[in-house]
Amino acid sequence: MYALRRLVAAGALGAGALGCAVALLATSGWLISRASQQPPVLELAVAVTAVRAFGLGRGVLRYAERLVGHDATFRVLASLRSRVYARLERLGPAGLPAFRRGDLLARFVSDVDQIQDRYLRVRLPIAVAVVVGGLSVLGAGLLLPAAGAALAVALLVAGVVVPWLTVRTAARAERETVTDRAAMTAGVVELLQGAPELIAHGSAHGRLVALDALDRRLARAAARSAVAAGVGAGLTALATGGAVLAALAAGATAVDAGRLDPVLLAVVVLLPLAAFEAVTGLPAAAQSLVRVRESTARLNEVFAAEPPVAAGTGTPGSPFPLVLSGVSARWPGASRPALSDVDLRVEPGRRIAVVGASGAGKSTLAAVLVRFLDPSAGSFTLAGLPVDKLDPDAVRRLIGWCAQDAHLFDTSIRDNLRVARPAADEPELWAALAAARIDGWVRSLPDGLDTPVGERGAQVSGGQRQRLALARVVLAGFPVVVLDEPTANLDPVTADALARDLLAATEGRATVLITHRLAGCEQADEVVVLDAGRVVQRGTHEALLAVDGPYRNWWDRERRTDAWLSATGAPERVGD
Ligand SMILES: Nc1ncnc2c1ncn2[C@@H]1O[C@H](COP(=O)(O)OP(=O)(O)OP(=O)(O)O)[C@@H](O)[C@H]1O
Repeated sequence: MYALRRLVAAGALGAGALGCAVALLATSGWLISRASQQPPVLELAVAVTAVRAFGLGRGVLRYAERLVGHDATFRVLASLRSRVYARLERLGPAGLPAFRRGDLLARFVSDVDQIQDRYLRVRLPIAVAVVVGGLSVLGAGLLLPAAGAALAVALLVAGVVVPWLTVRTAARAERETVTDRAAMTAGVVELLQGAPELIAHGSAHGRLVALDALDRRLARAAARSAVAAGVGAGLTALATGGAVLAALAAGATAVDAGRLDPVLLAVVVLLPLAAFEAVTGLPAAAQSLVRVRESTARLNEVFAAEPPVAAGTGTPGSPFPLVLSGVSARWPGASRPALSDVDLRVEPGRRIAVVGASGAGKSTLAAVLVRFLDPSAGSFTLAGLPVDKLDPDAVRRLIGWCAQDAHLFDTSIRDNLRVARPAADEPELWAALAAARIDGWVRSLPDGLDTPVGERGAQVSGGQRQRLALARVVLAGFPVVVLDEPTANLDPVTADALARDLLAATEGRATVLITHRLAGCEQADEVVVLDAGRVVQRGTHEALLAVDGPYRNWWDRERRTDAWLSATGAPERVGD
């Protein structure tokens, strides 16, 4: 509402600025003509003052219009960007694969930016053109009806017919520009992210050639748009000339016939010149409108995408007991569920290990627990409340998640830890690092907590990255912690050391440790074995080892592999 009021004010200021320009030219015309008759100077004084006032008013009002119009537009953009971000947050991560990463970036940045044209280049110029054009026609018509009619026709041609023609010619090019630009961003982001693999496989050249072709198509579309804009500008200039000539002819005839004071002839002729300033921007406005529509449609696709989790408003005080009962879950677009009929009960301090081969559904279970994905069947309750009635963010404040490939931000260790708790003080940071058993390493660094970790943690090892992520989870103090394969991609020695420390660090909290390595499961209160999305075994480590089944077979195999690895002296080998 506030922004709307400001936009209306900007429109009024713009109309005032242009009105001053029209009045300036008309008054100057009258002044020059009248002065040539050498009347007493006093008779010209009012016109001289008016010329000064209109000259100053034009500049001041134009400045105010830009200020108010941009302020209102940027407020609209800021709120739109927040809404897009909030929507993306609700879609992520399960709903985001429907869009390419770079394409999302283009929607979030360029498409939102494009919307500013809707106000600054489309709505405001049209409103100003209607007001100032209308008043100019009225003024010219009052002086000489024929000149008013000629001006009206010429303004309609320049303000309606020419923009329509421009859009007809350039609409395809404008639409292509928006979609190709988004494709370009997506391609460049993908190229940069996958650069090491592409270069190693010698495939970078092909990608570059494809991007080059896209770039040339973009340049061709831009050229077609520019041609249409140029033709539009030319036609507008032609209409201006036509209006001036028509006003001159009608004015001269009227002066001859004694129907028009000769002094006013200059006003009648000069008025169209100034009035056309109101419509010169309209062909460009029409072109912008096509781009704005295309960007609006792309943003609407984001708003229309179905969020993968239901959002209620409830905020539970405690997650306990956390109960999954007969839960199945299916990823968007997948033909079959990744999780079927799973039961789980998490009580305070209870530690559960979920194990299974690759693709068994372990990460899907983690996604359900942290509400990235809703169950397609069964029930999931926290303290007896169904989660779909709860605010997903409130649930995530109770259930923490440490991902398989934890993300570290390109900043210092301190700032990475404070993502979990911005107000954490120094002793709390060190306590979290000590719990994750990485305090010694951080102390040994010359810059300690201020050491940068690099983009995506590129300047630290995989094990150090996982430990820093663990420290972050510890610092956040979640009552329930889901550790999703924190030892994946680590060699067995590092993985086992981390697995032991993980459960020690989260002592006292309810912990769900998802892992494909069984070392460390001895410390769990319950081990759940998943296979093809179903629970095939559950019990304590000792109870499961005591029976012939997948868990014992797996345990034996893992011990044999570890023995072979240490016998062959290959402790650095990446875990299975
Ligand atoms: N984001 C996703 N979108 C669509 N399908 C997915 C997604 N994540 C997992 N799946 C599918 O769900 C099934 C279970 O995968 P999940 O990642 O849960 O297994 P996992 O046991 O964690 O495997 P891994 O140990 O390899 O991580 C697989 O068939 C997989 O293709």
